[in-house]
Amino acid sequence: MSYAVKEMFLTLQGEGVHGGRRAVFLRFAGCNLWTGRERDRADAVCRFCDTDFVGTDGDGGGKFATAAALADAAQDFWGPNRELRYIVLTGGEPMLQIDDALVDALHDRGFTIAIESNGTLPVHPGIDWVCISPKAGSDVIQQSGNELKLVWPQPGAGHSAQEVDAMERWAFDHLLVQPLDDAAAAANVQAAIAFVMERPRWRLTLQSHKYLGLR
Ligand SMILES: C[S@@+](CC[C@H](N)C(=O)[O-])C[C@H]1O[C@@H](n2cnc3c(N)ncnc32)[C@H](O)[C@@H]1O
Ligand SMILES: Nc1nc2[nH]cc(C(=O)O)c2c(=O)[nH]1
Ligand code: SF4
Ligand SMILES: [Mg+2]
Repeated sequence: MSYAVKEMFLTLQGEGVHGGRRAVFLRFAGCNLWTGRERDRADAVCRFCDTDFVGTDGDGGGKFATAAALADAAQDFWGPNRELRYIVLTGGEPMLQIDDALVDALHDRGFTIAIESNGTLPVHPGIDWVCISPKAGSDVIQQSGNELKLVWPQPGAGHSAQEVDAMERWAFDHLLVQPLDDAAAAANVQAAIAFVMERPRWRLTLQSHKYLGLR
């Protein structure tokens, strides 16, 4: 199968438990919860997305005919040192495109593979670090992994207290709250802090790349 990639770049993971870690980001084109077109945003399941994932025209993006070609391109972004190679597969929704061939090709090149997924599709079992970020109104079927990263608050009704209680019974090693980045970002940070104060199992995570001027 071929792969549609919006962009690829080397940066620091800005979010979550691996925040601050050197990482290649591979951003797939396309998502199942929003078309990516502004005119569809208000009617989408996920309405707060901060990312352009439409098309294959970004830096390092393109259509890759084989898993080997895509994994070679990722390796070029990392550089020749094999030590602690780390790649984050994101999007868009990466599970629309990840397959056995890509997981194997990245592992063959020494990468530890992380994913950022909305959890509406089963995550490939070969992935080494699973981060799921649930979206209110969607059906999260991937209820296990390494970190659950809840954007808070979400527009509209958001998640109910009962839904958050249910998330606490899912099988994740780490529970994280990430403030919604929109026009009310400062108030959202306060809401996320209040959330953690009410629910001590959760920790605050910030999108540090946005403060640091990184991609
Ligand atoms: C762009 S998404 C791509 C991966 C996948 N589709 C998902 O939603 O998890 C990457 C991460 O950014 C988060 N995110 C998207 N828009 C955001 C915003 N406006 N504020 C805070 N986090 C946001 C998502 O919840 C997710 O954790
Ligand atoms: N630096 C950096 N860290 C990130 N962590 C998750 C991101 C994403 O868009 O999936 C992201 C991103 O876009 N940039
Ligand atoms: S699910 Fe992820 S990529 Fe899709 S619209 Fe929402 S935040 Fe963006
Ligand atoms: Mg991002």
